[in-house]
Amino acid sequence: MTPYSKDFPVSWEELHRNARALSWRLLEQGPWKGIIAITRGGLVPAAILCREMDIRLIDTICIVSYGEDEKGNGAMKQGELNVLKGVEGDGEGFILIDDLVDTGRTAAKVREMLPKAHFATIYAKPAGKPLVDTFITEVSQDTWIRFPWDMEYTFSTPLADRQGK
Ligand SMILES: O=P(O)(O)OC[C@H]1O[C@H](OP(=O)(O)OP(=O)(O)O)[C@H](O)[C@@H]1O
Ligand SMILES: Nc1nc2[nH]cnc2c(=O)[nH]1
Ligand SMILES: [Mg+2]
Repeated sequence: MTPYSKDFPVSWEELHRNARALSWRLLEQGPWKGIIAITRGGLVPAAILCREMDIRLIDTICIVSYGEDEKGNGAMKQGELNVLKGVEGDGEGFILIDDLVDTGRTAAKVREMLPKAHFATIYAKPAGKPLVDTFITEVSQDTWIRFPWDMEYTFSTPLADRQGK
């Protein structure tokens, strides 16, 4: 059974605004040597941060954890963490960026790999929040965040029709 009962769709505009807010917060805490994006979710936030903060050194940690749940409705279920690519060093002076922290399992893994990096996310849920150094928006643990790259414009059924009126 999925632990997610709420849906939180995020538009490109909202994502961009939040990523810029995160850039402001991180700029105050610099200087930074570079940025490490946790793929794939960290890639778009990383692109926005790099542009705003004038960072040119960009690397990736490639890690896979969630797969489609059995209902096939776009909500996901976490499996084994699989690190496809790491980075050298302990992360000192680098920002580690991901789109969100949920259970904190991905965060715990990357923190173990790069203990001195500054871990930043746009969104944080309560279980993962203690593992993040800087984040912008908190959402409840039972919320599934839908990023703009996972959505498309489609017809929306009027609320009255949804209630069967
Ligand atoms: O805190 P956790 O419970 O570990 O979940 C957070 C991770 O889950 C998502 O990535 P996912 O593994 O789905 O892959 P993706 O970034 O390639 O979409 C998200 O981008 C985070 O990296
Ligand atoms: N898109 C998305 N991926 C996740 N991975 C873990 N939690 C979430 C979430 O709420 N939304
Ligand atoms: Mg991810």
